[in-house]
Amino acid sequence: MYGTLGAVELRVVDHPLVAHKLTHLREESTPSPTFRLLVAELVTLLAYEATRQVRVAPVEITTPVAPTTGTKLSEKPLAVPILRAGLGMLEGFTRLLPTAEVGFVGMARDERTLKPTTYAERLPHDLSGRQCYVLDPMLATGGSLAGCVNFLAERGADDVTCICILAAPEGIERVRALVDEAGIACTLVVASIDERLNERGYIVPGLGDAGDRLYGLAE
Ligand SMILES: O=P(O)(O)OC[C@H]1O[C@H](OP(=O)(O)OP(=O)(O)O)[C@H](O)[C@@H]1O
Ligand SMILES: O=c1cc[nH]c(=O)[nH]1
Ligand SMILES: [Mg+2]
Repeated sequence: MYGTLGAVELRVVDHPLVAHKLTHLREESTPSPTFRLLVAELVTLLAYEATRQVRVAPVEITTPVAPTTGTKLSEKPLAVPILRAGLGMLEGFTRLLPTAEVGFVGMARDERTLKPTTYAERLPHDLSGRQCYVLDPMLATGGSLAGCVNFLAERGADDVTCICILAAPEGIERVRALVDEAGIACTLVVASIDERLNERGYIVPGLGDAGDRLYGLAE
């Protein structure tokens, strides 16, 4: 495990490709098929940063030329997309870590209270010792992400990395408070920290409702 228990290590990925793809993602004229492609590409770029500390171990192999010592992943990381919008990030993540296992949490926030309701959950019961990677494109009030991280901590996870495309300062603070309370190690990898939340809890300038832009307008 790495990182300090009870603290959030925040990494904002600063790369021209990330900036370019994020700009296209934000444009309201970008249609869902392109939006989906861009989310997958951005996640792969962010996951490269987010998996810097993924656990590996030495292994003896033989090349066509000679035996040598190599390095391989020493366990199966657990990806946890937060449905719906987090599902749009799964393919980009598993492309980089094809051996990752996947757990699911479905959360929808009430548009009036901004409180998240959990409507689906398929997670291993015991997460002790597992490296978990939570996927959600948006960190707004932090209610959804904090709720999900708490789910994982309750199952014994103590090494959680969250990959979000956009984060509001309010949401980062909410996650910091949860992580401090849960006493776990948490890394937060984002493409951008945006300005603020508006009165409806949307990130400004943001990109709109990620789930709607990925999958079409909500019912
Ligand atoms: O930080 P918060 O204030 O909790 O907001 C962030 C959440 O809001 C959106 O989900 P939404 O509830 O709209 O459901 P969806 O993913 O199905 O669109 C987004 O996908 C995040 O999960
Ligand atoms: O801007 C926002 C805030 C919450 N959820 C979204 O999908 N977008
Ligand atoms: Mg969501």
